[in-house]
Parts: sequence; C-alpha cells; structure tokens
Amino acid sequence: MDILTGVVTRNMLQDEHRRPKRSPTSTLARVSKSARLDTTTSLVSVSEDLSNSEFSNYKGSSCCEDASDLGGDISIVSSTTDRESDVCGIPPAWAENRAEISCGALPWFRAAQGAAYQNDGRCHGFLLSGDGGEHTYIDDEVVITRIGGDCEKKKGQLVLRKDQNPQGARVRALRQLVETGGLLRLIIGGERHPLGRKLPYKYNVMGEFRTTHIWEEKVNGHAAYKVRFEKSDLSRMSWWAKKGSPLPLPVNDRDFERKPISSECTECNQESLQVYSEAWMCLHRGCGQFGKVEKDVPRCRTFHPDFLQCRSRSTPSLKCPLPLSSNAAARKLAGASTFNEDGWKGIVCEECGRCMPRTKWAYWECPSCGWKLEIAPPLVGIDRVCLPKELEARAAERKACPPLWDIGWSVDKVSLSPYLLVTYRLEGVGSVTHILAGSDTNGRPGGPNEMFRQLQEGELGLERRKLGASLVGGTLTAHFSVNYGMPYKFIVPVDDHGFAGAPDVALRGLGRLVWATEKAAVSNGDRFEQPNELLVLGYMKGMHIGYHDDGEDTLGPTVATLSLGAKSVMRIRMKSKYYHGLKRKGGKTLREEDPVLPGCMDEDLRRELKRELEDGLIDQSQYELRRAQIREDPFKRKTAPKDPPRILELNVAHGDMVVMHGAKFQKYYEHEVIPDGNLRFALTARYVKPEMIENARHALGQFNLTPEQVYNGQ
Ligand SMILES: O=C(O)CCC(=O)C(=O)O
Ligand SMILES: [Fe+2]
Repeated sequence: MDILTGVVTRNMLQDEHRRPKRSPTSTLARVSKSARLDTTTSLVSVSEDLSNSEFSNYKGSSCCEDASDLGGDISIVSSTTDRESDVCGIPPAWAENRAEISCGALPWFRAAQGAAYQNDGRCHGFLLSGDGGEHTYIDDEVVITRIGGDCEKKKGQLVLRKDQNPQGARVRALRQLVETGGLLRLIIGGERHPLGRKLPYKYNVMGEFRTTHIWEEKVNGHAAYKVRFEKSDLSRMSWWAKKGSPLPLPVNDRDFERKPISSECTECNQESLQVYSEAWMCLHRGCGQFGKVEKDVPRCRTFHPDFLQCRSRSTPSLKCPLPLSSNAAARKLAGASTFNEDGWKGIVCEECGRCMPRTKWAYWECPSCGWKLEIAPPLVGIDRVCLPKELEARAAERKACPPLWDIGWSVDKVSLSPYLLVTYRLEGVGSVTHILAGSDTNGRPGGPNEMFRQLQEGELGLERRKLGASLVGGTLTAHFSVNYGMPYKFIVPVDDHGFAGAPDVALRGLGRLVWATEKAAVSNGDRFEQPNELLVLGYMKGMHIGYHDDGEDTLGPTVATLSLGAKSVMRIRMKSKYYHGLKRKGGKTLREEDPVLPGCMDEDLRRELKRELEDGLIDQSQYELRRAQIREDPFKRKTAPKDPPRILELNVAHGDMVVMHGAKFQKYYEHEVIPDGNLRFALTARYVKPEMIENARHALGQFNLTPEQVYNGQ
C-alpha cells in the first residue's frame, strides 16, 4: 500500500490474514427483535462462497465502508484489529474518548458535547450513545433514535423536561436533510452504546446515512422528536453487522416500492405514519389525539416492519459535503505555515484509523500504533507575526493600559529605561508589573527577536496535556507546554527536564525573568526569591490559556512571564467566589472567609458589616444572617452580572514581561491570555518551594547562567 497516495492494491485486498474470520453463513436472516412480526424480512441473502461474492471487493477485513467509500481522504485504514468484537468488520475511524472524536480529526463532528454536530444550519454528524436509552433501535441498515437535547438527568437516565422546540436548530437541520435527501455520518459509542454487540472501539464511525423521517412522539408527557436514518450504500455489508451475518440482499433484488403505512387522523385530518406495530397514532402535537392509542393496546415498543424495511434508492452522486477526515488539510501544511488552526486539529491515523489530536509540537503521533505525520515547520520570522509598526515602536512610545477598575497604578519611563514600567497595585493583595519592551531592546543580540527564532529551531519537547478538570474526559489544553527546572503541577515525573540540559534559549529566558522578578519583588518592598522553574508555552493560531491562577501551594508569590512572538491580551479578574462571596457560583452558601476586595459585589455593605463584626457590635450568627440578607437582594436583581468584571486588560507585545506578585493575588484573582496571531511563546518563571518537593528532584532546579544568559535590563 502506498501510504501517500492511498492506493490499496488488489493483493492487499486479498491478503488472507486481513479477512475477517467468518463462520459459515447462516441461511436464516437475523430477524431483529422489533421486526419479529415479519418473518419474510428482505434482509436475507445467502452466499456460502465468499470468494465469488461482493465480499472480495471490500478492503481488508472491513467488509464494508472504508475511508474512500466515505468520501474520505485518508490513505488507508488498516484492516486488522486485535480487539475482541462481535461484529464482522472495523470502522473507518474510531476514538477512545469523546475528546478524541471531536478533536477536529473528523471535520463533520466537532461537537465537544451533545449528539449532533451542525454547521451553517446543516447537520453533518450524529452520535448514537447510551443516552438514547430504550428509544434507540439499530440494525445493519437502519437507525431510529431520539434527537436528544432538552433533557435532564434523573437517576442516571436522561429524561425530557419539556416539549422540544420545532424550530430548534437540531430539528431544523435534520428536517432539512429529510427534505433535500442530503447525507450525514453516524458514530456509535460511549459507555452504554445502543447496539447490543461488542464493538471494536469506544467510539466508532458507522458511515454515511440519509435521514428519511423525523417525527414527534409523546415521551413522558412531552412532545419529543425522533429520527430515522438509513444507510446510504445498501450494496455493502455494514461493518457493525454481527459476525456471521448473511450478506445484504443485492440492490437489484430489493423492493424499493415498500413504503410505511400512512393514515389520516380523524381529528386533525393530517397524515401520520404507522411507526409501531402495536398501533397507529397521530404524530401531530397540536392534535387532541396526539400520541393516543386505544386503551387495551400494549405499550408501543416494536417498530412496524414496513417502517423498518422500506428503503430509498441510493443516489450515487450524493456524498457528504465534508471529507471523512481532516488529513488532507493537515498534509497541505507541509512546507506552509504549520501554525494556523489546521495545525493543531486532529487527524485520523492512516494505519489504524484512530482519531488523534495533535499533542506534539512538530508532528502527529498515533497513541495506539505509533504512526506519525511529521511536517517540517518553516521558520517563521518575527516580521510574520508582528506588524512593522509594532516592531518599530520604542518602549517609551508605547501606551500603558489603564486599569478597568479603580485601583492604583503608575507609569514610569525612567526606572527600567529603556523599558516602560507600568505598575498596578491591589491594596493588601499584591501587584501586577507590566514591563513594556520596544525596538530598543528586542533586536539586540540574544534578545527577543533571536529567542523567537531559537524557540522554533530547538527541540523543546512542547506537548499538549490533559486538562485536569474538564466536563469532557480526555480534553487537552489549548496550548503546548514543557517544563524546565523544578517539577511543576501537571507535569508527570518522566517529563522532568532539569536546567542542566535545558536549551540556551530557555536559560536566556530564565535570566531575563530572574531580573524582572527581582525588580517587581523589590519595588513591592518584599524579599526576592530567585525562580527555579520555567514553563514554556507555545501557542499556534487560535490557541489560548483560559482563566486560571498560579497559586498552587508549592509556589512562591511571584510569577514572571516573558512574551515572544504574536501579541496577546492578558485579562485579570477577581475569582467569582470572592466577587459574589459565595462558596459556589450560582449557589446559595456564603463563604466563611469574605475578604471584601475592592470592586467586589455589594462592597460597601459587606465591608460595613465586617467592621461591625470586628468591632464586636454583632456576633457571628448576626453577621451571617445580615450577609445572607445583603446577598439576597442583589441576586434577585436581574442585572446581577454572571461573571466578575475584569480589573485589568493588558496588551502584551513581543518582548514584554508581566510579573504578578503576591500569594493573595493568586488566591483572589485569576488570569487568562488570548494570543492574537500565528505563533506565540510564553516563558514563565516561578519559585517552587523545595520543601514541598522530594529531595531527589531538587537538583533539577539548580542552574548556573553564563554571562550572556544573565540579564541586566539592557
Ligand atoms: O501565555 C501567557 O502569557 C501566560 C501563561 C500563564 O498564565 C501560565 O503559564 O500560567
Ligand atoms: Fe498563569
């Protein structure tokens, strides 16, 4: 097989070991539970001699859809899997968790949550998971499920909580597919997927389907939408067919005239299909007969055979508009700028079909089989990520950013000249020091321009890591990182990079940040603690770091960052729990500790009350009661802001340094950084308390800077 062109040779197709082990074909059709009423099911097809059957046309053991069948652009999906499964083939793409399936590898399914992925009003992909519950039916060609949404979890089950909106985006997008005959792709997977068979992977791409029907039913007293999908290519066996299933009936032998029964409602005079065998019911929510059946009719559970077995003729010209995988877009990056958004989206492994996010800076690597897609990133000059006027401005000509809240600040052109020094002070909490750079320092030998190049040339070991707290398991950070020196939070021990082997550019950065840390700490009248850890972050276009603090108990009070490359905005705001004085955002329980920070909600009232408590005018219980009363009022106000307002929004440019100082600052405030441009690095130095780290790892944080790496502010 030629990996690059994706040509799969005939020999490969006949490669014996790639074929599925098939038991002799049964002469009986698999009759699904709900189709039991009709034993003359049209799915029966018998062929003992597989070599003469359509089967030999299938690639590898995937006796059905594969990458190219699906209009995809991945070169090959290996046909073997050592996974145990009850099905006869393997999916064209798969994933081990929800974050992988929506990592961008599948351009038609980028939904981090929910069952459907829509874009521009069109539904491109739909995930069948256990959430469909008993409402989901699947056989080898037909899928019936509820469309999801508007549910709440009750005893582990998703329960509809209101009538579903007929104008909702998902309903409209699926209805549009019914009307136009457009195709979408389905995925099956999750914890309790609805197919009672062992599937090869956690999440499995099924293939292309048409959306044949969308209708309303009464579920738990509410109007709920259901949808019927039908496999678009009926000529091939579905990979999810049970091992040993007969081949599908040849297309030419099928009865395309078979249609579901439709009857008119005596009350609303509208037609409704007979979906269930047990009874016909009106499927129009406005009608008094909606969802009603005769009293003695058993609960409708079995789909009517005509509804299940009717088929639409395939239209070969119909294809899904988006390619199966984003591999072609990723491959185009070779030789171009790899730092655009496609550069960090996932791709599908061309060996084993796994959806894999980009976790490494310079390549994609499959965590299952090790297959790699490497792209030699071109060197991006600083003039490609900064405008000429940004590169030419001298520090003294740059504008300081006024605070967005009433806090003390000063602008100083002298103390750190040629830098512009802007200091923001939060009384009793700490400070933020912004050291603005300009053309006078950036272009110097060993300075930021050179460092920006060095960072791209070196093998730093930048990786995207798993987010500790995330709604969707397996979610990765939206930036790459590598840690040097003392160990720091999420970095696992095997990734330890001591300063001893650190590249020159990391040590140069450290030298600058030692200087900036000292200046900031001393100007606050505090002791200077020399940093012993350096975190390098790399951002490609569209990446960022969301709101967080750097206040782990292993860290000292000063955090200094040097910014290189594209400009960015750094936002700082009070944490919600201190702003609202609540234990949890949106909750009712008050925080015991209420520092009453400048600018917090109901600041004056809360401060006055605190004073009364401290002066002994009220006791703790009165204090709590009165605080609850204060909180009640503003919360009833519809205008109560959901998120605390920002206090600072700094425009951080190439060469700038920002120092946050004060343990309380990290405790009460949080920051985020949103780069604006193709490529940016941030080097952040902190002091990790050695007493909190095992002795054997202390040496990692020791360093000796050469005279060139020491920085003196020039
Ligand atoms: O990218 C930046 O400038 C900030 C990085 C940061 O906040 C961190 O490393 O904790
Ligand atoms: Fe941070």
